[in-house]
Amino acid sequence: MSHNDNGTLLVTGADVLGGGCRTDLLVEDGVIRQMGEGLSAPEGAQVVDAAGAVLLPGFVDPHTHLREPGREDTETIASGARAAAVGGYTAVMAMANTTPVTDSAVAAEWVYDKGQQAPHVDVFPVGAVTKGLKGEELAELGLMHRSRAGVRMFSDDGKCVHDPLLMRRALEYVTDFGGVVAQHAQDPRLAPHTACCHEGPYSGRLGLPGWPAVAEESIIARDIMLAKATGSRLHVCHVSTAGSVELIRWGKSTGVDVTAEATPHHLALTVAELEGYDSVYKVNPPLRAMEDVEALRAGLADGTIDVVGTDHAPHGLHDKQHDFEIAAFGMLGLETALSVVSTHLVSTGRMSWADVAQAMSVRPARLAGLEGHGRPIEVGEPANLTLVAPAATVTVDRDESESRSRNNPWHGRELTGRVVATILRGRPTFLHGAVTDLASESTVNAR
Ligand SMILES: NC(=O)N[C@@H](CC(=O)O)C(=O)O
Ligand SMILES: [Zn+2]
Ligand SMILES: [Zn+2]
Repeated sequence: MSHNDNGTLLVTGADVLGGGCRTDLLVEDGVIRQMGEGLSAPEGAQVVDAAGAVLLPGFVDPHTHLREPGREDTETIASGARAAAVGGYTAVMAMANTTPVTDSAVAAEWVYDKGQQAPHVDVFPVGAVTKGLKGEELAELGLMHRSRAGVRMFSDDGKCVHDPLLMRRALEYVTDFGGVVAQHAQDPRLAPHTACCHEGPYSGRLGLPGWPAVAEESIIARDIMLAKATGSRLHVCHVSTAGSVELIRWGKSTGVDVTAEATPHHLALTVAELEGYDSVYKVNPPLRAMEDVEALRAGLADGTIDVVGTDHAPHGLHDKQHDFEIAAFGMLGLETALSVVSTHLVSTGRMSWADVAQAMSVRPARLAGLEGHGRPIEVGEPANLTLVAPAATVTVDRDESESRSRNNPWHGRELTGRVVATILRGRPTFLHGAVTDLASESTVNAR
């Protein structure tokens, strides 16, 4: 590999979307300039050998928690950006449940500007739906949209927008500028904050407060009706039950503009993990039964579930190392998402790499209104790319992480398929097993 002095990159022998055809790509000024066999490297070009690797559009995470401002001890925008690069991401949507909450134009611009200084991934703020996530009055939705941050995705994630009138108003409001409301579907009466275990045989036997499926499903059903009544776009975060998948399938079949997301952990892990009371498995919504996991896999494979969102939720040891019932909700996800999807959906033949490109790049970019990401791999397109080694196995080690937190539920597990390189506008952000040293001033978030 030669040094990247002139911003020119040659990727050789890549299998685009796993279709089986090998091609070289020449990238200049962040844009794919040539594709074909046997391209030669111009003087001074950096060469990335992609033999054996599948080339995908750079991943877009519609659901990341970066904890800055407020909890920089657990993650910063910069550390989360590095973790994103390891995971093959070129853009992430930063959830609004920070301290202070991203509920104003000033706060959104602050996150956006900080994101610009993080060279490893493009960071875009999600705006809160309600002030302070309190669920009482709408946040500055229009001002956040018209700000430099150009917010188009709004969510009170961590909390459910429970008041149906507020939800209706939010849906109506964002429609004017093509925005979307992303709901954390949890009825706070049916599943209060103490609820922490999928309600069923396990919650009874383990003696943990139950979080019933209907607390999610009743909100999704209501929100689909509201989206229908308002003609607005609804996105459902971290869908976790078979019944929710059915509701979304029905909503789509009646023409409602609803999209849905599944997390890697809900696609792979079940409530049985709670047997040992290890708080690393405490997450909202909770890990469910195998039939729910199966329904999510089927839903993702048939497009009912549109996107994979990591819900990367870093927490410090002091927030996690408690009895299960009082530990914080959430688990890491950025660095391992592709490997989990590869192991449970690609290796098993349920999804192709082209399907993965849709679920992890194309559709999340469309959902978030990002035009420079999730693009086809073609001449003239921005070079936001991810290289995956489909057969490589990885044993996850929580201490080998760019995240500031260690709440990694995949620790010690062997997964098949891994990201080997991530390229953001022609510059490798992750290569040869390491995050690249990049000067911060040379990036500009490109929506
Ligand atoms: N998923 C979680 O369990 N926790 C998230 C909030 C959320 O996504 O609801 C967090 O911010 O920690
Ligand atoms: Zn949530
Ligand atoms: Zn979340």
